[in-house]
Amino acid sequence: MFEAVLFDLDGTFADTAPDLGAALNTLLQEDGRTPVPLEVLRPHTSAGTRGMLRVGYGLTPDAAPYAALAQRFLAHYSTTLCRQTRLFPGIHTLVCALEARGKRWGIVTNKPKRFTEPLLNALPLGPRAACVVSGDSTPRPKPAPDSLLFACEQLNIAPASTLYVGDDLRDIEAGRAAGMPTAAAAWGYLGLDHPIDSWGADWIVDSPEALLDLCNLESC
Ligand SMILES: O=C(O)COP(=O)(O)O
Ligand SMILES: [Mg+2]
Repeated sequence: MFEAVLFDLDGTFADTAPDLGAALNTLLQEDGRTPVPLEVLRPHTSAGTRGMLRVGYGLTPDAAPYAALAQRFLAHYSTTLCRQTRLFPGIHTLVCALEARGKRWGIVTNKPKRFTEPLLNALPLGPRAACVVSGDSTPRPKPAPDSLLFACEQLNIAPASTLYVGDDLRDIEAGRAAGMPTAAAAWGYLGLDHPIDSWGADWIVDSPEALLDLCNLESC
């Protein structure tokens, strides 16, 4: 059994795609462009702003208009942050079961702190996280191991005893680089570039309930 569990945020702990998508569609409408349906946006959500601007405008961060668009996108997102965002089904049960066993849990995300903190404060359970590490809390975000190692330091638990759960290749790469056991969250956004069974995760789990079994926990 692990001593602690760390969760990625977007696409693993919470379904943030509707609010990210709404921010992108507001931007597209401002620019006289056609909105993109949520089902099309969803797999791109894993890459945050980069993913949204790639699908909405076909732009990569090296393109000249990217920086200004990213700033406008994030200004919209800051107003829609937690309108439709919800915990994924089963997360509540899983977290309660961890807490009932005295296990600590936390969040390690690439989302910038200025979005992570208000979002977690607005979501059920968010304020109970034992640690929260954002994309700008350490010099290098995931797939570097820094943010995960920083979380383990804060919890004072060895990486080898801490499970990291994430819905993107970079989460599993970061976990492996940190020396942590990893679980790939098949309920998340997953990205479009690499199939989940090629990520090298120790486990692929279909639902948070499946993690209950992996952690040998009873649901509560
Ligand atoms: O906002 C992002 O870039 C992705 O966030 P995540 O690491 O919680 O999936
Ligand atoms: Mg994610």
